Amino acid sequence: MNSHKEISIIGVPADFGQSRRGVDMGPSAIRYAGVVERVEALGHIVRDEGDIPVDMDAPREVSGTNLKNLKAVTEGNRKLAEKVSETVRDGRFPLVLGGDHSIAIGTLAGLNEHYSNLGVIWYDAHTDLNTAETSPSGNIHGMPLAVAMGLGHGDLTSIGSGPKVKPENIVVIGARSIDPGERELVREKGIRVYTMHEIDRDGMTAIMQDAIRYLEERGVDGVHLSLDLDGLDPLYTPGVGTPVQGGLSYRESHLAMEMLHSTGRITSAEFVEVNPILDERNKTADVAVGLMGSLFGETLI
Ligand SMILES: NC(=[NH2+])NCCC[C@H](N)C(=O)O
Ligand SMILES: [Mn+2]
Ligand SMILES: [Mn+2]
Repeated sequence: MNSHKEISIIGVPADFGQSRRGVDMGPSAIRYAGVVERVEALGHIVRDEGDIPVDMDAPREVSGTNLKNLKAVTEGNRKLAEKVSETVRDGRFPLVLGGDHSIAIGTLAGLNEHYSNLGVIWYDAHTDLNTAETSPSGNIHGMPLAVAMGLGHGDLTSIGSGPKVKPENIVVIGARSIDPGERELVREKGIRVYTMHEIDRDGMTAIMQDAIRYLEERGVDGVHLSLDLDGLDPLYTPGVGTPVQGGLSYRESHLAMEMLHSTGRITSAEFVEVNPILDERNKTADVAVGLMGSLFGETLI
């Protein structure tokens, strides 16, 4: 077994970035599925830091805004950014457990304190590139990647300092539900998006090789993996709030994680959108933990 890491698990029990309750229980479900034991068994030193304090009683804005629960999302992300930054400063690998995908705003803000040319792999059915102007839902979990590029509401973009990720350092894998405004932004900014079309056509091996080579050519000083469990087909991960048919398979996803592991370049990760209320016997959390196993070096023999 190669290079052991000191890993900090950071739970973010937040569901304000979307409208279906239950995703705040994601961190519990993932812990219950055995994340600590699974990663420790690979020889890493794992510290469960517990959960970021999230005010679940904060009032919810049901309608009348295209940035639902902006205040609660902003507050939670400020705390998360601080925790992630501290973790990296201490030389530890942040493994963030969501929570809905809006928490990537805080994760990336925290990472930004330590990386000047961060690469991001966004494993997702969606591109999460909306702003209040383009969002069809007003759900902030559909916006974090735009926010990280410095686009969107000032309360969100001002968490941490400046833009967090350059558009040319982003790779999206598994996209199959893209809103018109997102498509425009992908084209305008030249964001590297591997949709299901390219993955079906070329196969996951070629796609991952290409994605990894692309980021290496950009000279990134770290690579963050942001994995939305809805990137996989709902057949494997039914416990998500915005499932989209025709997704990545269980095998393709393990292969992707194994290939990322073998690069030795992943410096942080987050697994988001696990909603135990929508799940079947904690299946989605189990898959998440299995993928973490592959990401951290599990092999069959
Ligand atoms: N992280 C996610 N699951 N995002 C889903 C976003 C869905 C849709 N594009 C929206 O903006 O509302
Ligand atoms: Mn998604
Ligand atoms: Mn997402």
